Amino acid sequence: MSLLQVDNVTKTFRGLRAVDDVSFTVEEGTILGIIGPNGAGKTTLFNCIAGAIAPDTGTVRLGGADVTGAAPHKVSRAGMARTFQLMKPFGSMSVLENVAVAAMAHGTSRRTATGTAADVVERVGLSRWRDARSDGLPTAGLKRLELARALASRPRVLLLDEVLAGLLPAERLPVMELLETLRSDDGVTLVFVEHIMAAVMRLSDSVLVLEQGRVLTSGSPAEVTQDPRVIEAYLGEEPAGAGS
Ligand SMILES: Nc1ncnc2c1ncn2[C@@H]1O[C@H](COP(=O)(O)OP(=O)(O)OP(=O)(O)O)[C@@H](O)[C@H]1O
Repeated sequence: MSLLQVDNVTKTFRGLRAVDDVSFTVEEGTILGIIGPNGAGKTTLFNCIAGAIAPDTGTVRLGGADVTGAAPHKVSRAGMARTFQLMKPFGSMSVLENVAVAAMAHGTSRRTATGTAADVVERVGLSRWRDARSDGLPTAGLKRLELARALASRPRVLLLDEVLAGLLPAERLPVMELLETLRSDDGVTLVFVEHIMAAVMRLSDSVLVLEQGRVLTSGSPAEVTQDPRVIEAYLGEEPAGAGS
C-alpha cells in the first residue's frame, strides 16, 4: 500500500480548474518532486492534500486512512506536515520557541515539546540561532526554521513548497543534503514542489509534471526532462527555473 494516495483530486476557483483530476501515489521512504510552470496548480494541490482547502472531488489517503478535506491539524496528527512558500514565524519569539509551539500543536506537554524542538533545531542546523529572535534570521535561516516547524510534529510525510527558493546557490546544497538525510536516516517520505531543476534531478525518485491543473506526465527525473511535452510546457519560460 502506498503511504500517500491521491485520487482524482479537482479544485475549481470560480470556473478555473486550478487542479484538474490529479492522481498519484507516493511510496514510503521515497521522494516525489512536483514541477510545472507558474500557475500550474502545485500549491493548490498541496493545499488540497494538507487540508488547507477541501478538494471539490477526489480523495486523499495517508497510510490508508481517508484524510480528504480534514482540517490541517487533523492531517498533521495523521502524520503529514507541510512548509509554506510564505514563511510566517512568530517574529518576537526565539527559534526554539517557534519550533516548540509547533511541537505543542499535538497536545504534547511543554517540556516534551521543548525537548523535541531542541532536537529538531539541531537537526536542521540552527543550533547557533536557537535563542535568537526569529525575525533576526537571514532567509536561509528562515527556510530552515520553516522546515524545523514542519518536522516538529515528527511527520511520516513532509510536503515542501519551494523550500530552496530565495536561497543562494551555495546555501541550497546543505538544505538538499538535509532533505536526503531526512529520508535516509529518519525514513521521512518527501513530496516537494520546486522550480530549481538541479534539485529536482538530484533529489527525486520520481517526478510529477503539472500543467494547467492536470498531470502532464510522470516518471523518473531523466524520463520527464527528456519528454517533449515537458520541454514544450516550459517553452517561453526559463527551463524549469534553471538556476533561479
Ligand atoms: N484562492 C484562490 N482563488 C482564486 N484563484 C486561485 C486561488 N488560488 C490559486 N488560484 C489560481 O489557481 C491557479 C493555480 O495556482 P497555484 O498557486 O496553485 O499554482 P502554482 O503552480 O503553485 O504556481 P506558482 O509556481 O506560481 O507558485 C492559478 O491560476 C491561480 O491564480
